[in-house]
Amino acid sequence: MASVASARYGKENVRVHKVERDPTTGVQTVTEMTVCVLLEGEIETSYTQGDNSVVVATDSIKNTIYIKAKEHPVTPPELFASTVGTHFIQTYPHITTANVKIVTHRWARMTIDGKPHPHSFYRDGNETRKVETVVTRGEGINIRSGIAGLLVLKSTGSQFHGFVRDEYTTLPETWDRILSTDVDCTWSWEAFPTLDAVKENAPKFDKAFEDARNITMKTFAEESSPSVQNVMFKMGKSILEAAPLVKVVDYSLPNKHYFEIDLSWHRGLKNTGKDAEVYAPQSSPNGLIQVSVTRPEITSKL
Ligand SMILES: O=c1[nH]c(=O)c2[nH]c(=O)[nH]c2[nH]1
Repeated sequence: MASVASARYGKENVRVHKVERDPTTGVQTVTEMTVCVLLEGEIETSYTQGDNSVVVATDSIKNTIYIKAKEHPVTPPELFASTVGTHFIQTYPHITTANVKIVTHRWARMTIDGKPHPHSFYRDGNETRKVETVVTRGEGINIRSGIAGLLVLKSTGSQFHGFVRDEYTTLPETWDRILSTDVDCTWSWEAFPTLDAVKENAPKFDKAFEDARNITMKTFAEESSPSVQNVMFKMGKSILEAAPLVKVVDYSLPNKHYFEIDLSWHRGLKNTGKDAEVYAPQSSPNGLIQVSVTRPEITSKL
């Protein structure tokens, strides 16, 4: 005997590009995203009995994403994901949860002769804005927003010393090193009861994204950090202070090592410690440091 423990299905890698045109100014704005929608509900019989009467075809799911992109704003992505997810639970009574993920790709407006160009853009990096929305009938809308692929490096202003030294340790302590990481930062919002509540709060999503991005870069640049652990905690704390509706901030930061190269074997060339100039970037292995930063429990005064 076997039974379905859990199941979800849908369409992923749905690529959507929307052009919005302002007829008065002639300025056009583009949004490009990759969408994934996975549905859950009373769909077990499609797996166990071959009963397709409970299946909304993944092709129809893809069509729905295009139609919703035509009919509704696609920004902020938190709102578009909530719009799409709410559609599925409202339209199909046997669908109880819609999981909607959106990755928004960068198209930065070109500056030509010092002026923003009305309809030309360029890809200014691999960084993406990501949103994961879970819309569940009777439970509201849970949203996680984030930044991925923001590659940063500082050539000084990072230290790592005082760590455990024992018979497994070879790493020297350092008071000055290169620090580089590929930022993956996610912030989770308090649950929204309805799509209208998401709409009312829509401006907060773009603000939180800009704040999180600026805080991440400013803290990285300005903190003379004793470790990745300490700098990422400071980033998370500042994001919680900037976004009152955010309840948890998660960071996952690879420590992309740059090794000094000892060149003293060549005519006594000095290239270590304070003389280090030429480094060997390491592709693997890398450190991986993660944290979830939350607000302290509010203790009851009763
Ligand atoms: O910031 C760091 N944290 C660590 O935990 C660690 N471990 C290590 O080898 N280098 C570093 N750097």
